Amino acid sequence: MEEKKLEKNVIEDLIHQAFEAQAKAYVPYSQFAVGAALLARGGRIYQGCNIENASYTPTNCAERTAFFKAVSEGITEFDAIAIVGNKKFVPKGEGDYCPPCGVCRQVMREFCNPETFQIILAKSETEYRIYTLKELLPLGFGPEDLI
Ligand SMILES: O=c1ccn([C@H]2C[C@H](O)[C@@H](CO)O2)c(=O)[nH]1
Ligand SMILES: [Zn+2]
Repeated sequence: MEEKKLEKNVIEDLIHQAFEAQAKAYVPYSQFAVGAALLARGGRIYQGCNIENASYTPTNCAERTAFFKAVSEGITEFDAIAIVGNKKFVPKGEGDYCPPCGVCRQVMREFCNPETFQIILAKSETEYRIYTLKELLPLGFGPEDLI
């Protein structure tokens, strides 16, 4: 299993692309706009935004949008994801960190190594925190447990 520390320019590119995706969030009900940028093994980046629905429950999170875009193109190995999120109209730089919901953590668990997958939560392109999937989903249930 490939394991290497993310370079600063890669982290900042992911955060930049997460903000770019956030601008496309479809959030007429919550006004809470989320953007994600998912780094696939080999370097390709998949962007995703949250997409809400008048019936509420069909809403898809930004993280899962990014994962499902990649997986639907046959890409199933990933190294990192950057996530940004805040209420619309909050002045830039004043948002808080946006941790992924439980459902998205479980989707990450399906495709990512909990020990090495890096989850970058960002407030701005220079203000961020990095966690492993294992830190955010300890004792998770994954594909290997289904025996
Ligand atoms: O990590 C998160 C948390 C929330 N949301 C979305 C779902 C919904 O559209 C809105 C409010 O929960 O934010 C995400 O996309 N990702
Ligand atoms: Zn989610």
